[in-house]
Amino acid sequence: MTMDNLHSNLDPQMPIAFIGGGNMAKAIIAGLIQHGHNSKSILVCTPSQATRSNLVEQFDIRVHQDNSAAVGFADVLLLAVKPFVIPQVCEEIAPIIATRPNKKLVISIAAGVKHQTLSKKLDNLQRIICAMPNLPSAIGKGLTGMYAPAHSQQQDIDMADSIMTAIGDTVWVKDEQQMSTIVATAGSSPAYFFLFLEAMEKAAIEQGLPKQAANKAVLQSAMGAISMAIDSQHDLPTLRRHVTSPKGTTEQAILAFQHGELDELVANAMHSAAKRAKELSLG
Ligand SMILES: NC(=O)C1=CN([C@@H]2O[C@H](COP(=O)(O)OP(=O)(O)OC[C@H]3O[C@@H](n4cnc5c(N)ncnc54)[C@H](O)[C@@H]3O)[C@@H](O)[C@H]2O)C=CC1
Ligand SMILES: O=C(O)[C@@H]1CCC=N1
Repeated sequence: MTMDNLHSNLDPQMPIAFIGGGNMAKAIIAGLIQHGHNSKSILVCTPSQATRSNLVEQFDIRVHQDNSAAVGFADVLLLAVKPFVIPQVCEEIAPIIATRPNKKLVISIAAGVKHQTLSKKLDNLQRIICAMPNLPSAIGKGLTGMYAPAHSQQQDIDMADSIMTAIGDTVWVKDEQQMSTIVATAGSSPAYFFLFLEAMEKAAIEQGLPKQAANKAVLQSAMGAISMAIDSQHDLPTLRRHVTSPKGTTEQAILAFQHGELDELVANAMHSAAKRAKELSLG
């Protein structure tokens, strides 16, 4: 689905409850509100008083310290805690969900935590969708990998898709195994790009550019390259060749990257992220 489908099925007054109010919950909430969702229809449950105050100040949403309040507030629950906190959260909410299991849809964004694990911890709840968003969701430019098992109801798939398309684009995978590759390719990858940009900014400063100029040159060039890659009919290697004049400057930089085995380094990094997602899924 694409940004054109924004909120296609989402009633802006529909209650949505988040359990966990950290970076990713904030990103999704920012996206939802930016796209017209009523802030008072959003509840975040988190034990941290500081986080709750910050969320009220930033978004004027509802907050609660007790996770069980989420189940009473909304039929759509978004689990946005760290993977290791999931068992505790499930223990808290499972008995309340069990009183009305057909009413509740749980969407989990916890990296690596499998559908089956969640279902088991939520007293065999079937209405669960696994989603793997990324941080640019905060500005409506996220990419969320989504998985629902074959028995899922279409209305749940549509609901989860509507929430996530409010903050960017979605990609559905049929095989849950592929979610670990989604983590490596989209969930974690904004950090790779930031790291690369940091390295470029640092090198430009070392070569003598003032920090502000270095930052602007790096970010604007990255934005230009990404926009071109999205809009162009050419594939990525062709675009790269358009920049790389024979015996020119770019060629020297590309050779240095190749000498440093960039492809292998990237593949190793992504393999490590996917492996970690699989390890988390065993918990
Ligand atoms: N940060 C990112 O770019 C992405 C994160 N994720 C996933 O999103 C989830 C959340 O990650 P972040 O937002 O980065 O973490 P975070 O550490 O920023 O936020 C976690 C939140 O959970 C709250 N919390 C801790 N214990 C709790 C409990 N017992 N009950 C309720 N709330 C509790 C904390 O107060 C905090 O608000 C993780 O499972 C992560 O794998 C997924 C995609 C991207
Ligand atoms: O680093 C993490 O574990 C989370 C999941 C994807 C992005 N951040």
